[in-house]
This record gives sequence, structure tokens and C-alpha cells, in this order.
Amino acid sequence: MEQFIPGQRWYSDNEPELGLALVLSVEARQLRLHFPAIDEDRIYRLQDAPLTRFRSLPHESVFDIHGMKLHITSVEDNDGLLVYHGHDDQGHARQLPESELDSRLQLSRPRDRLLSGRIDPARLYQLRQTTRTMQNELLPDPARGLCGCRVDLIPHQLYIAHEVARRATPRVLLADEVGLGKTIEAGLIMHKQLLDERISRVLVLVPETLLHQWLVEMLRRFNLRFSLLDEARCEGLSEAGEKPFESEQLVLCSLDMFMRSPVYQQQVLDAEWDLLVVDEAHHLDWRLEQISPEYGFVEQLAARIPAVLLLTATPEQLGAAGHFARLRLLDPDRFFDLDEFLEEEDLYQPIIRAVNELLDDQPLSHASREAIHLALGQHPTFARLMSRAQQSDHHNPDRDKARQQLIHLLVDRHGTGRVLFRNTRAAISGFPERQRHVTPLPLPEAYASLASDISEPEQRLMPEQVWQQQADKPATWLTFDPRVEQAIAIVRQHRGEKFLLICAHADTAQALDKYLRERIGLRSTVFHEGLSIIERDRAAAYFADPEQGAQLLICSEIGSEGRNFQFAHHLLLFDLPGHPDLLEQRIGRLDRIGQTQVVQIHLLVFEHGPQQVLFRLYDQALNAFHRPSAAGATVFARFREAIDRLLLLPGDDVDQLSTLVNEAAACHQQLAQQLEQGRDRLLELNSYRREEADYIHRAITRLENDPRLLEYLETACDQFGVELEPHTADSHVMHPGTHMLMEQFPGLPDDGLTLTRSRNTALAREEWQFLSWEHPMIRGIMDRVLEDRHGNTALAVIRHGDYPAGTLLLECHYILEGTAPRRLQLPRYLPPTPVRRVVDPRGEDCTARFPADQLRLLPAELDKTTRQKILRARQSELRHMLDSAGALVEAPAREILASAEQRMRGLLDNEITRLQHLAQINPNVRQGEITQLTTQRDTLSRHIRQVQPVLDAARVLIVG
Ligand SMILES: Nc1ncnc2c1ncn2[C@@H]1O[C@H](COP(=O)(O)OP(=O)(O)OP(=O)(O)O)[C@@H](O)[C@H]1O
Repeated sequence: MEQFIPGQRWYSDNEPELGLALVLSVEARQLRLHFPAIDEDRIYRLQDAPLTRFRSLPHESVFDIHGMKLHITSVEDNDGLLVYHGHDDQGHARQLPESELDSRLQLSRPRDRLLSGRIDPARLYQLRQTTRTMQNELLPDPARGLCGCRVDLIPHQLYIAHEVARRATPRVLLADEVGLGKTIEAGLIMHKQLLDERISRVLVLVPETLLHQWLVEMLRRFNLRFSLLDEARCEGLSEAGEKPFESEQLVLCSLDMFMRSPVYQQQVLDAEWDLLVVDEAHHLDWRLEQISPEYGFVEQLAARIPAVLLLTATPEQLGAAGHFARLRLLDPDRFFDLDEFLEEEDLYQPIIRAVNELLDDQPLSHASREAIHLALGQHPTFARLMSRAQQSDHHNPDRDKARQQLIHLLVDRHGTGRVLFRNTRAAISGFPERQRHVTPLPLPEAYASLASDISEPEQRLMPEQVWQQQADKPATWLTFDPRVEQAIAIVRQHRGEKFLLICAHADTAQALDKYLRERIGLRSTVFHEGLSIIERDRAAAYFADPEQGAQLLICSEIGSEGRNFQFAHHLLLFDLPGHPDLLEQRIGRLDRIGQTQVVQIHLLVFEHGPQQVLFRLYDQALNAFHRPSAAGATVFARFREAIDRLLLLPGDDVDQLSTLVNEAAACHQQLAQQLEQGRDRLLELNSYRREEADYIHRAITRLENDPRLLEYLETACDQFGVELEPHTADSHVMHPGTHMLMEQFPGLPDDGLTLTRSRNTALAREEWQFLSWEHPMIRGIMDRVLEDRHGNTALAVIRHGDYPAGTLLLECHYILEGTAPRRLQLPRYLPPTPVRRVVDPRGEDCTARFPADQLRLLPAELDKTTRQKILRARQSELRHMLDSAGALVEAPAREILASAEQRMRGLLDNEITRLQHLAQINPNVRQGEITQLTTQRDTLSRHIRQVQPVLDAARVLIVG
């Protein structure tokens, strides 16, 4: 019998409606209680007072007398008086002595509710059980965080997302070739880390032109609602007395905004973030002699924010120094010296040769064997792998397996492998072809005569601009420049087909647009840096509209970055840019995931002059119109002087040009070969591992095809009064019902919504919701069901031959759930795990006789009064069964916890050993990562051992 102590809270078994009582005094035979809810004192006999002690447990919530809700994390027993510790709704740490609990009865625990005769409807009880089961299955599922995104399941993206999002604080450079889905990869990583509660505050920095596209992409594909903070919004928030960057969790800003405002820079630096994402990171210019303000600012952010994703399609634009500089943002301790970085890259050559021999199924040369020993050490496991990999029988699957394992081990040890992911079209199949169509055009005399006045090669690429400035007339070049007529002719030839025209300068774009619209009546629109963001988005949307939209979009160079125009198949290049990476960016607007046809590239090239120089270099030396040229940037860097000289030549020097093109072509071929055999091959292997991608793919498909999802939604809708009706073969419509039981059903608008379970349909019908276990609506329902007490008691009549009618049995569902700081990821190893026990009146375990799915429930529904009568009459039996079930669950709970701890240790020890090995050979492994993992493992062990089974739901079974 529990001792009564003044200050404790109890409630009356017979009259729970009186609320929580406070023990005032305890004498020899009686005790005095005060019931604040009715402001009455009552006296009970100490010996048989029908009272139950009120106790709440970790994970539950209680209210104090001022209405503050406390989410309990631990309960302290201070000489018989309880103090609840936890946090309030704002996340502030609080403690609450039981004497200050709100007196309106907070009977939420199943034990209290059963003993006071409170029973929930059977369907609600069932919904709770299913929710628990699903929660237990979904939390550790490898597809978690990836299956609910409205994206095609593209293997290299799945691999990267899975690999990166698992890291505690990933700091990586996503550098897939243009248009292969870096934004999508970043979205997948964020989505998974947010769902796993590894992160909650995210700052995304993008060029101004891409703000809206990011905003929309994050919402429609990932259900991530970012807040776009521009100057106007920040000003508004500041005026309202708020700190702009602390008002929202997911924030999207343009980097340019911070470049204009040191005040905002400071404010964003002062706010706390978990993850920083920087798109188009090649703009962060860094040279030994000078650091750009953009780089300086991002460097400060990256030093404070634990996780960082940098996105760029052209990591080596601006040369190796630029590449090094971006890696330096991710890990300044590791990448601190440019020369050393360059030397180190060369040291990987022997490993690369070894990997090539393994890949090409060749015998391992002596040098390769040496390199492997040097890289992996003399550990017996590696020695065994080596000997299996060298077996002469080519058909032996063991040999293949050993070779694959060695490749993985070696790739792991590759210099930048852990921080850099780069996939190329060459390594990933399924991309459309490119076809180029070139129309040589005479160079107008007016342009030829300008040549001697221009000293900058870049200017010579835009003669129309120089002409306009010199002639000081508005765009007269339109009348004599043959590219204009030719562009019109090409567009007209393909009536009804969309064209993206890109030129270097905003003024050129504007003049062309005006001319084509007013004089020719073409449905065109324009996109350039002089327009506001809204105007640019409007232009892009007008172009995208398949029926009423523009046939032609004219863009300045800014249109060639990041934008999605793959619904068009024709690209018209009014001029050629001075760098191969820019050319690739231009082509990448159309040649990207989602392009369904051959990409037609139309080139308007003068037969003479600098455009001809570039054309021949791109076409004949780099073959850049047909496929991305990985070595293009290096070739241009090597021949920069010669190229600039030719670009500035007033006339043509055909011989010099041919020599340059030939030399550049030879150099390109050689570099491409080296890349193919060398560093790129390793990087490629590291950026995409098929088996892992397949494994994730299978896991996602399994969840997607789980029929329980729709059943679950149907039951929830039924329970909460929401209408759900079939719509098409794979979709449903949902509406709030007339008797909806919730004020608001999570995520359901007043006018309803349509949802589909089919990924393909969801991709085609963006206005529909994509239903998955991760959809905010399903997550919202699960939270609502588990919150507080929904369905945690029930009563049913059953048939069972072994027990006489009238026997009372009790089915108890316990939950093993730990509390630990989120960053430790405890649920990954110990998801809330249900344990079920059924006890008979003697307190014996009879679970085996009553498997959950075989309980023969009788339809007899007892009314509320009868249920309460039964429960009150047999309270002592119930108490006994509750206590017995509590004792019975201890042994299985210990087993589950021990195996969770073992699993956790196994996984983390593996990871620690791998990292320790890597750290000896690959300095890219941050020592901090290893220490963090070791501490994490030990702290997790402590948390797991402290877990106690908590009764989550109980059902009284009456044998009928
Ligand atoms: N898994 C996917 N499912 C559906 N669409 C995708 C997927 N991956 C990429 N896309 C689409 O392909 C296009 C290119 O993707 P994304 O913008 O992420 O590429 P990127 O590598 O960031 O491009 P860039 O180099 O131009 O910045 C986008 O329209 C995107 O929506």
C-alpha cells in the first residue's frame, strides 16, 4: 500500500469527476484531502480509502495551475513527493512539483482511466495499435525520409541522399553535372534529416533568379514550406519587433541580399542554424590573392553552422584553386594548403590504376598489389580479400565479390571521396541525345570595323553591344545583324514548338524581344537581370504554359543558370559564351532530367571573327555541343593566352586558329582519357553505388505498395468524421464531414483535396497530393492519435472455450521508448517498441492463447453505464491484473533493450572502425566525426538501459 504524504495528488476511484485532490494531512486512522476543483475538503478512512495516486510518466504531458503544458522528460521522487521535469511548448526547460498540478483531473494514463471506468470506442483503440505498429516499423526503415518525396526514383540521387543524410552533420559538395538533380538531392537530404529530427533550422542561399523556383520545388516535391525572406519581408518583421531570421525555421534567401546589407549579414550570423545550403556555389570566388565578399560571408556562416551542402555543377570552374576553396569551406582543417592539395591528388594514381585493373577484370600487377597493401594495411581480412580477388577462375562469384569489396575499400580511401559527389551523364544512362545545327552567317561590315577599337576579348563576343554604345542609337543593329533574321526563320520553321534563346547581354535580350514582338508578332517574352524577381518568374511561367504561353523565351546569361526549361526541345544560341562551363550551363537548361526528346541546339555563328574562334574550339576541340566536356575548363585554362589573342585579332588568322584547335583537341583528348581512367573514375564510383541505390529503391517500393496505408487513412477518416471517397483508379477525394470530430483535421483544407497513392500519377498531377506514410497529413494523424489518450482503453466481449463466461482478462500494450536528445537518434536503434501481454484473473500470462490477430471479438457493444458498473465492481481484480502484467513485461523488455543496445553498438562500432581505418589513410575523415560517434554510442547505451516499459493501452476482455 502506497504511503500518503501531504502535498501528494490522488483521485477518487468512485468519483473521478471531482478532479485531483491534494493530501492535506495524514493522521493515525484517517486522512484529509482538499479537492480544489470543487473547493471542498473530504475525510477518508486510511485503511480502505478508494483513492488512486496520480502519477504521470515521461513522454506524457500535464498542465500546471496556470495552464502551462509540460512535456515530461523525467520524474523525480523527492521523499514521496513527485517533481516533473521537462519542457513547455516553447521548448524551455521547466519543472513542476505535483502540488502545482492543475486540479481538473488529468486522467490520461490507461491504468487510471480503466480503474475509473473510462473506455474508448473499439475502433479508436485499434487505430492506436496500428499507429504504434507502423511507428515501430517506419522509424528504422531505410526508406524513411525518402519515400514521401514527389520525385522519380533516380538511383544516383537516392544513393547520395541516403549516404549523406545518414551523417550526423554532413558537410559535402554536391557537384553532379548540370541538370542531374542537385537541387533534388539537397531536398531529399533535408527532408530525411528533418523527419529524423536531426535538423530543424535550415538556411538556403541561392542566386536571386532561382528563389522562386526553389520555393516551389521544395513545396511541391518535398512538402517543405520555406519562407522566402527578401528585404521587404525582413524590414516588415524588424518593424514588428521580430528578429527576421529567427522568426522561421526553413528560410530561403538570396545571397545577393546579404551582399547589399551588412546588418542582415550580422543578423543571419547571429541566428542559430542546423544546416546551410548554398546553391550555385561556384559564385563564391576565391583566389590566393583575393577573397570575394560572397566567399568571406559564406565562410563565416560555414564556420558556425554544423552541416553544410554546397551545390555546383562546375566545381572546377575558375580552376583547381576555386575547387580547393569550396572544399576549404567544408573542412578548413583538412583543406588548408592549395599546393599540398594538388600534390596529393597526384598521389592517388597508383590506387586508381589498381581500381581500374579490378574493374576491368585484369590480373593485378605487382605495383597495384603494392598500392593496395599500402592503402589498406596488412589486416588479415584484407589479405583474404586480396587472395580471393586474384583467383584465376574468372567465373567464381567469390572472386567477383572480393574484387567489388576491394574497390569499395579503395574508393573509400580516395582523397575527396567523402566530401565530394559528382555524377556525370557518361556514368548514368537514359539522357537524350543532343543535335547541333549551325548556320554560318556573314560578319556584317559594321561589326568588322569595330574590331580594332576593342581591347577586351569578352566585349568582342557581343559586337551588337559595342555597336550600340558607339553608335549611340537604340538598337539599330537589329536591322543589319543577320542573326536576327536567321533566328526568326528558325523559329518559324518549327511552328508551335518552344524555343529558348540565350544571349550574353541583357540589353541584347531586351532589344530582341521588343523587335520580335512588335515587328514580327512572335509570342515571345524576356528574362534578364534588369527585371524584378516577380517579373522574371512571370516570364518563365508564361513560357512554360503549354497552351497559351510564349513560343520563345529570350534570356540573358542569367537565364542559363539553374532554371528548368526541359519542356522545350530547341535551344537557340544567339552568341557563344567565353567559357565552356557557361556553354554547358546554357545547354543544361534543356538537357536535364525530364527532357523527353533530342535536344536541338541551333547556332548562329559568324563565319569570321571571335565567335568563329569559339565555335571551332567548342565544336572541334571539345565536342561540347554533343556532350558535356569534363576537361573543357582545363583546356581553356591551358590555352587561355592563345585563345584571347585570337579573339582580339582584328582579322582572321585561319592557320593560327587551325593550329590552336588541333592542339586544344589533342590536349582535350589526352585529359579526357586521364579523367576517364583516373580521378573521375574513382569519384564516379564513390558518387553512385548501385547495390545501395537498389537497396533503397526496393525499400521505398515496399513501403509504397503497403496496402495498410490506405486502410489506415480510411479508418482515421471514419473515426474523425472525414469523408474519403474513391475518385479515379488510383486516387481519392477527401472532404471535412458534417460531423467532423476535430476542429481541424491535419492538413485538410475546408474545400477538401484529392490524393493519389501512385508516384507516377503524383508526378503528372501536381495539383494532387502524393499520399505516403510521410505525408504531413498522415504524420499529423499519427501524432494526434498517440498524443494524450486517444484510444488507450477499450472493452470487448470475446468467445473462448477455455474460460467460463464472465471471466475478466486484460490485454496490455506496453511501449519501450527512450528519451534522449534528438541528435543522438535513439529511435533509429530503439523505435518505440510495443510489447503485448494478456493476463488472466490469477495474473498468469495467457498471451499465447490470444494472438492479437485471432481474438474472436463478439459484436456485443455494452453501453457506457454497464461498462462502468462492471469495471467498478471488479476493480480489485483489474488492479491485480494490471500489476501482474507490469511484472510479466519486465523480462521481455530487458531482452528487447539488450538487443537494441547490441544492434546500436554493432552499427556504430562498425562505423567507428571504418572511420578509424579511413582516418589513417584518408585525411578527409574529420577526427571530430570519430569522437562524436564514440560519445554518441556510449551515451546511447546509457539512455537505452534507462528505458522502462510504459503501459500505453489496455483492453478489458470479458468472456461471453
Ligand atoms: N528525381 C527526380 N524526379 C523528378 N524530377 C526530377 C528529379 N530529379 C531532377 N528532376 C528535375 O530535373 C530538373 C533538374 O534538376 P535540378 O534542378 O535538381 O538539377 P541541378 O543539378 O540542380 O541543375 P543545375 O545544374 O542546372 O543547377 C529539375 O526540373 C528537376 O525538377
